[in-house]
Amino acid sequence: MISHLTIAYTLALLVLARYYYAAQALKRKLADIPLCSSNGIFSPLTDPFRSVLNALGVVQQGYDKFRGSLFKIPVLTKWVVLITTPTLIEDLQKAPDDVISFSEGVKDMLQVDYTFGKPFHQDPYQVKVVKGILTRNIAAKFAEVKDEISAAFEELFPQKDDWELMNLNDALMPLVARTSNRFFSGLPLCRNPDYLDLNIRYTIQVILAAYFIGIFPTFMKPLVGRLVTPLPAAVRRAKRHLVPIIQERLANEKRYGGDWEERPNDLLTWLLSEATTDSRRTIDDLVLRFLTINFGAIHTTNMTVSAAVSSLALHSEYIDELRDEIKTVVSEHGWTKVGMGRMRKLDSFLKESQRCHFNAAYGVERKVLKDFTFSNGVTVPAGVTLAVPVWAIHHDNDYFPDADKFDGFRFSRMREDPNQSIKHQMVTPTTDYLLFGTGRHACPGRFFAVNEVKAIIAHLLLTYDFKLEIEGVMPPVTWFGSGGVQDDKTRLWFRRRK
Ligand code: HEM
Repeated sequence: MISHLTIAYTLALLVLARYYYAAQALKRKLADIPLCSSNGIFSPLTDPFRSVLNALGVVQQGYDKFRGSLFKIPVLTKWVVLITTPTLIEDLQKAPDDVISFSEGVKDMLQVDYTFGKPFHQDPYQVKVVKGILTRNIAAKFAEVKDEISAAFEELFPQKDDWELMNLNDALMPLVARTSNRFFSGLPLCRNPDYLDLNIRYTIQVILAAYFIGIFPTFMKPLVGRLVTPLPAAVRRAKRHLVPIIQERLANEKRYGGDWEERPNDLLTWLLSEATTDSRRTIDDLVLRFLTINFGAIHTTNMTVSAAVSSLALHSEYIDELRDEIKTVVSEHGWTKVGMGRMRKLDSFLKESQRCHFNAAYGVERKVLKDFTFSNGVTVPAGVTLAVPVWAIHHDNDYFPDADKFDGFRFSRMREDPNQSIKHQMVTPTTDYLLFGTGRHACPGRFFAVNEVKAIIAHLLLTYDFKLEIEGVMPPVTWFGSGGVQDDKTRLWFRRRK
């Protein structure tokens, strides 16, 4: 009589064997792509972890050695193939989604089925909302955004002209979360501490859970995912805030039709304008869209603002000229979207700050669904992840002369040529400037993000003096896999200007 235990062991062995042979088959297909390895006896065992613990070093080593083509690195349970030239990046941009897939790349990277739920992956209509109606409303809602920035600074930053040493993250994260949610949802929700805390934490929980689930082979993910998913708790907490608002809005739509005089101009209205199917109009689904848009918006913007503040404190020689530009523009155009567009030196400084301090060893992750041949003749097999070595490209002298030097006005000088003006704006993704990714999946929220970051930094410059805790030293970065964040213990001195 065969026991249940024997059957379970046999099944587990069969699944493991299938997993092993699939991995070996993929490895054979990748044989022609050079490997960036530490070349030690134990490299096959240690390299998959080295790529996590020292992603920046590993990818830079590969870029220095194989620049001009492609190379591969093992990352935990998968292969990542890095593409290193503008032409190869253009090949990737042109490939159809059913051959090289953004959404399957995100699904792998964020373990989407367990962290965001299936609707996010199967029906990502929020991208269309962000790209379209949300972006078209930046100008209309800019006064509200600026009002929130002023109010948040009053509450979170010193009001006296004595120097105060402050934790940068503790002040900026709520400021960014409030400002973004003033734009998305307005008052009073944008100031609700529990709602802000939920959205700030959920991002971190998703990233931690995704890393953890990512360690396990595919067949174990459903089990592990169910155990560690932060989604049900986040949805329950978000519902406490959003259900009354959603129910009232749906009731009003039923009563007055799709458009009525006092209908709020906010994210819920924008989502509903695209929510054309019953499944999109359920409370659970709408709540999920609020969570995912906040996920995309808050931490990314906070990291950009933090790096900008530290860069300004390190390169304080730029501050007077930036203040002059901001004062002139505000006196002519007020605090408006048009005004933000005119702040070219500020735009350049922020772009340079991200070129130098955007902590991504690699980004633009895409999953190959069908074997794909690049224009240089190299074929990548279905199943691998493609990525671009962002840090190495941002620091390449061929694209940015004197790349290791911080040159705050490098892009505003380039924009003096009218033909180059659009190309060198912060908001324009190119094959050598990858803050917002690249191609048709480049960040759709970037227009709002750049305007928001500019308004925050412009307000800060006009209202506060600030300096680094240790003069001349950029705050350290904590790396976590392929990405890094400025140390959350970073402190700066601030005082209100007289
Ligand atoms: C400075 C702030 C931001 C940065 C650095 C940033 C960066 C990015 C990057 C790198 C991507 C992936 C692009 C690619 O792989 O090609 C992305 C995608 C995305 N971002 Fe942003 N983002 C920011 C702000 C925002 C904001 C404010 C929103 C929403 C209002 C947003 C919504 C999204 C969405 C929905 C996607 C997915 C696009 C798709 O599915 O095609 N982001 N972002």
